[in-house]
Amino acid sequence: MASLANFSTISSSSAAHLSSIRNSSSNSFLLTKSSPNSIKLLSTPRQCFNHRRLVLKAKANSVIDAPTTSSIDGVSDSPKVLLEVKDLTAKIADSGSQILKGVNLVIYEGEIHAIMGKNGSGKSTFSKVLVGHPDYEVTGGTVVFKGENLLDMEPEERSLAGLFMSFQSPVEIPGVSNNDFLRMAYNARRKKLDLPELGPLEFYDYISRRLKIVNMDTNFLNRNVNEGFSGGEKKRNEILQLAVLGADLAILDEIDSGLDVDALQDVGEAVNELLTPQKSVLMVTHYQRLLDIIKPKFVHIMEDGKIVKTALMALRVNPQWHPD
Ligand SMILES: Nc1ncnc2c1ncn2[C@@H]1O[C@H](COP(=O)(O)OP(=O)(O)OP(=O)(O)O)[C@@H](O)[C@H]1O
Repeated sequence: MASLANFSTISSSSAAHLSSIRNSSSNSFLLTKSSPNSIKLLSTPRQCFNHRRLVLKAKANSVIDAPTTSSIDGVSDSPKVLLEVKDLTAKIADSGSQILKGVNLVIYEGEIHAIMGKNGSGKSTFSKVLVGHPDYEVTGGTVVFKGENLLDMEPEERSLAGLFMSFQSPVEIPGVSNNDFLRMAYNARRKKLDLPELGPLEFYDYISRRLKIVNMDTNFLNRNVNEGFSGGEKKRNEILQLAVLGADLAILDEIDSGLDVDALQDVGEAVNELLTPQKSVLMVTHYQRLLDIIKPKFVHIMEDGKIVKTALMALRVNPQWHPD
């Protein structure tokens, strides 16, 4: 795992951005503006109190004040909360073993967040609980996605609502071609949006553009989903699914694992290309190298089923362009 030292110097154009992070009494660390373009993460409260420059306190567990979504005339440019997780606890359905022990996280539209942490700290479990994986049972807390109670929704409903997850170990689906699988999934989404389904030719035109984004050969469309794919090809295929289906929140669980340098660059750039100012990403990773390509606004550290620290990273302006 990348240590917190990696985050000790983080850049920001203005300290004003930090003011959206509420003060806290526990599990906190301090951010201080040490030069016009850099912000330092100080290791101990004492260091921070001794520091004479501007000091802003950030709360671990990442509780951020909700912005006002409407102004007096009813029109507002304020970012909207996309996902709000409060005190989420969950156990493994079979064994009853408690894995998530009170996760708090708020993601606004257009934000990129990363979760890091030691093996077994609960990162993948958190991701899978968000998409409704049946291996886990939620035992407490709330999750609101786009203003709706996510925990009340079936996994398919979560997907149709705009949640996407790329799995650490993508599954193979023997006997189902990638093309058929993606067209079925894409048309299900169009149906939900009251849009006409795409026929095979129209879909081929649509997916061809997505293949280019991910830098994948058209041959992969005729192969069965992930069957015989190399580790890197499976990861690219996950991002192809994201490119085809679209998502308001893409949860990317270790998309960098098993990728060589070129594939990592392709996958990272593909994710960046798919971003719009409203779309958000929550990525789980162990490596700084992914964060150098997909630049998160916040990095959270998970320990024993909780987010225990949050660091504000360089602010990112999402690209305006989208292949649609
Ligand atoms: N379906 C399951 N059955 C049994 N144990 C599980 C299951 N899912 C998670 N666990 C256990 O829960 C703990 C957290 O696992 P999780 O995969 O969430 O960790 P992680 O932080 O993603 O780890 P890594 O960095 O190694 O991917 C681990 O001890 C793991 O063995």
